[in-house]
Amino acid sequence: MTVLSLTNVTRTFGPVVALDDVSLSVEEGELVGLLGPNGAGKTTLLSLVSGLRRPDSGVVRLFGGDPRDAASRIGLGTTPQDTGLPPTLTVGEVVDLVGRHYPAPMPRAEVLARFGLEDLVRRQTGGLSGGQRRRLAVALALVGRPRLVLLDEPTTGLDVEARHVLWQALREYHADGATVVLTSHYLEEIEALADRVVVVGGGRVLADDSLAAVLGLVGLRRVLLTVPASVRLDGLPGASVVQDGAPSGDGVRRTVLASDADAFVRALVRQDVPFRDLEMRGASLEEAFLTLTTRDGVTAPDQPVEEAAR
Ligand SMILES: Nc1ncnc2c1ncn2[C@@H]1O[C@H](COP(=O)(O)OP(=O)(O)OP(=O)(O)O)[C@@H](O)[C@H]1O
Repeated sequence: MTVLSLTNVTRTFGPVVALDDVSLSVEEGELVGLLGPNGAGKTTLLSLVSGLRRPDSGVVRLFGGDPRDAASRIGLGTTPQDTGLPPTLTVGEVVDLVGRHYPAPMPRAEVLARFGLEDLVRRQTGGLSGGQRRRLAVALALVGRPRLVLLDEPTTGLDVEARHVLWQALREYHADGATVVLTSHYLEEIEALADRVVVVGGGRVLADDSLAAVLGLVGLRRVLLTVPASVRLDGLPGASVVQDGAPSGDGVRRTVLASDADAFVRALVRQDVPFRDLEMRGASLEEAFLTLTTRDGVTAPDQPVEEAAR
């Protein structure tokens, strides 16, 4: 059964095209990661699916209906990026309060245990740390046992341990049969959770495939080398993107993003390219996005992702 779908959806904010002719569907039981840099359109996509916004054109469906109808949203649990919690209520009280809106909520003890929140049950939410607040917000998205959970950057600001608690809770909830869609900047998070990965950039779907296939796409190496300014590297096997750096002595320092670094280096040697000072590193996620966006003829996002891929 198709849980959510977008068909040729475009959404703009003034001159900004946040989503550009996006088509995507998610089937029951999938765990899908939406991966993309800042401003890619991930939050906009989730806001359309959860009925908070309307598309300019195209069709959005949630459980077969219009997400702007309350009836379609029964069965949906969401956590926005920013969560407002009543500051004077305790963690336990908020869990109970939210649970009362649902016919068969998770018992308070189960919610607290799944998310490692037992010790905080009597703490007022106003006194929680940013990370604890985040964990509670995700827990609240699951209180009503939704069939579909949409999570916008669920672990931003969490330390490693809290992040792992949350991942485990989401995995278990998915294993119980739920469909989960989450956005993230972190390749590591998507790797830990998702079976299917949708890479979004510049408002477009750049890749939609199994985790293994997308990891292959972003499994780039960054090769740095100095060559005479007259030597071109872009046609060589394995080289995806070539960036020119500063002049260095009698040559120029170039960075090559290589999908197959071994093939690239073999070609350098075979073709007698007079290179020196060769260095090789893992490429960052930002660089991986750059190759995807360049290849598809889309302008790369202007706000880069800062974190290294792995
Ligand atoms: N309410 C709004 N008004 C104006 N522009 C907006 C609005 N919401 C989003 N945008 C713009 O639309 C584009 C997509 O934004 P969106 O928040 O969907 O990206 P994102 O992938 O979720 O980014 P992030 O990872 O930073 O949350 C951005 O250029 C953003 O500035």
